[in-house]
Amino acid sequence: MIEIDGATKIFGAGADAFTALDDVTVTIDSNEFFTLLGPSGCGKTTLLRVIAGFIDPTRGSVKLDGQNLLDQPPYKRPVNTVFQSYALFPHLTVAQNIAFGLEMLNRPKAEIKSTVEEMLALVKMEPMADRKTSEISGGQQQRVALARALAPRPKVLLLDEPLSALDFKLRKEMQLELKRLQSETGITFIFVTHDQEEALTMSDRIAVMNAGTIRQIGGPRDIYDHPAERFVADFIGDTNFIDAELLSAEGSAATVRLASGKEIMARASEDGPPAGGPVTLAIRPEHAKLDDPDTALLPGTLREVVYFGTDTHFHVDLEDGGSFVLRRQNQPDQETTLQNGARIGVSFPDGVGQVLRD
Ligand SMILES: Nc1ncnc2c1ncn2[C@@H]1O[C@H](COP(=O)(O)OP(=O)(O)OP(=O)(O)O)[C@@H](O)[C@H]1O
Repeated sequence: MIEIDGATKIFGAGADAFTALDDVTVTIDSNEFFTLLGPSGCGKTTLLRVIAGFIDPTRGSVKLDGQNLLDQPPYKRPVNTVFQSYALFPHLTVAQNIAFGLEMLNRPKAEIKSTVEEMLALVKMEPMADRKTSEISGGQQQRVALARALAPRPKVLLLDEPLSALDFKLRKEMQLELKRLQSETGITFIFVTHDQEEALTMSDRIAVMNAGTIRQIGGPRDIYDHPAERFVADFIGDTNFIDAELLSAEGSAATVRLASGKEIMARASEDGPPAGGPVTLAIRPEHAKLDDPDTALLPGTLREVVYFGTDTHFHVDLEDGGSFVLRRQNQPDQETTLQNGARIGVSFPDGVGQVLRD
């Protein structure tokens, strides 16, 4: 278990001081696939480098299984890193690359041999053991980099955008592969990405970061269905933002009144806004449906219908002045006969709207 408490990193000093990490507190469980997700420059790599020991935090503590990590040099920490660039030795073979870290640790020869064989099997690279890493593909290099980092059996593996150099198809394959490696080895993975889909498909939990801070931590469904604030809702997937009035909020159960005057149940976070004022409600496009404008929660006019193959997007201008994009999965026997300009309504069930913190 990794406990990071109040981690802060300020680069430079005086007028040039820049806060790359701002009071980050998070606990990552052992055997967890944990992802740091956020836009470029939000501090993801800085947090990884603090855990690895490549940089010292300005303030804060990092513990692994209760032991202070910060007083140990990087090579003594039971933590390994897979870099975006792989950083393999091109003149060494696949097997020699995997053995390298173990040799540095002075492990016995027989142990190195058996571990290398085990790692080659784990990443399915046995047939290429004797090839130089300059003579294998990018996807294969990625596997070798993983095998090399896993070989000393670290407690924690840090992965800094390891899939970004791969093409789309290979990236999809490696996403599944990484997930398999994590569950087969039982090692805690801390994975950095700015790709929301990658984060949603692979992670047990995700920390969404912005400007050096963690904005929300939760499982993929939690983060996607119940974003706590506008930044998270906007960064992950597509969202409709609807003005509403918060009538009541108790725990996570809220009641809101929409511009149409209709009332509906919604979700709110514990630290959400107080009842009685205006709030923003976030609703995912696929959580709403087209409805009779006379009874719908949000009546409006159909502006545009866009066909996407797997689904169709309906752009609706709402009567209260806002707009809404609704997404419906296509069926073979269902074609849209609605004309642009038609009067139409948008409705969504109780509980799918999320009252945002800001
Ligand atoms: N050594 C340094 N000196 C000064 N500023 C730095 C240093 N290292 C990082 N920064 C700044 O800290 C901020 C966070 O950087 P970091 O590399 O952690 O971002 P990131 O979220 O990993 O971004 P990316 O996805 O682009 O890799 C950036 O604005 C960066 O310019």
